[in-house]
Amino acid sequence: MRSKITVVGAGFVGSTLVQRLAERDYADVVMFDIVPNMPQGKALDMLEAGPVLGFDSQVTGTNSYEDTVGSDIVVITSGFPRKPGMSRDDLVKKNQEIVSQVTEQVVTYSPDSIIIVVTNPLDAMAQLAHKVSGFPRERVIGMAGVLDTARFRTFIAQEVGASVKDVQAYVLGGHGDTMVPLSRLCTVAGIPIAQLISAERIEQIVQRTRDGGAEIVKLLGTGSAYFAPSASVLQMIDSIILDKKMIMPCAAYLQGEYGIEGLYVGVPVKLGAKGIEEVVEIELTPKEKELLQKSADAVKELVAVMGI
Ligand SMILES: NC(=O)C1=CN([C@@H]2O[C@H](COP(=O)(O)OP(=O)(O)OC[C@H]3O[C@@H](n4cnc5c(N)ncnc54)[C@H](O)[C@@H]3O)[C@@H](O)[C@H]2O)C=CC1
Ligand SMILES: O=C([O-])CC(=O)C(=O)O
Repeated sequence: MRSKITVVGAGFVGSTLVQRLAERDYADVVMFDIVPNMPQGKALDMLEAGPVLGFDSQVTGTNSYEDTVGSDIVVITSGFPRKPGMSRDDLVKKNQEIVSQVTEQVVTYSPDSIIIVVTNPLDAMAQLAHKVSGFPRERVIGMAGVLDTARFRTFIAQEVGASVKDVQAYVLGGHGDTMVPLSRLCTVAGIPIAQLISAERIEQIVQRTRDGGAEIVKLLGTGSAYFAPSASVLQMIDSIILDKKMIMPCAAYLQGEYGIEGLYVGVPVKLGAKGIEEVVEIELTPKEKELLQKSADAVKELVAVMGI
């Protein structure tokens, strides 16, 4: 039987993700939104691309959770995006209510699913979905690190004129101003970037990466990024559905790893059919540890604001 994937929120991130998933042709996809008719319209439009692109995935749009029943994976993209001048953290109260309600429905209709949280502020919303669902940490994962790392890789590839495929990197920590791009471990075809780029330029690229979301928000004027975010969720789903066991940075509930306890923070994890199959611990320098701890402290403060 085909896998079933539900995407909650048929906005920019959600609908772009559903399109990418349909074209993968490995699962049937349900797109849920509270706006009447809109997910149905977008789903039908995507379905009608099937004969042209050659996919047989069923794409269903709905306003009823009953259609999501028995999903293997549920992606939560429902919630407000930020506007220019706002930080992701400013969304916490409004999106807490939405993510909380949605998670309750996911538990009712897809109790064995793996939840991937996308709504911002990401780490806090992942913490919330984990708490509300009561699912084990293996099955509640936040998407941020793949996106932040993709931005870092893009800028490094541009800088040295290399293929993005040759650039390896990790961005750890929370999905906010305190994120930790690990430039020490960034390589181009195995060559450390310190041998290719000046320290000053690396620092500028690190800062551009930290500001990567805001750069797009400023350019768009009305919402936030969705092409690279949806591609990033897709890579996580590929690894789960195809049991590829790829290692990538995701927000995961830490239980002592990296010296952090009881908190969602971006770290490298192995993703397979069971969800998070391993939290991978990279040996960090004292400075990197300090930055990761600072980032975790920022997430902790936001979790406290939610009162959970
Ligand atoms: N984790 C990450 O790296 C990223 C996170 N985001 C976040 O993803 C979220 C969605 O972004 P966009 O798709 O651009 O926003 P959008 O405004 O285009 O779409 C959000 C959708 O959620 C729906 N919605 C609202 N309440 C709902 C509910 N209770 N149940 C179901 N659907 C509901 C809205 O009707 C809307 O269609 C935002 O919070 C944004 O900040 C965006 C990009 C990257
Ligand atoms: O910047 C935003 O608000 C959306 C997001 O998380 C990103 O693009 O990294």
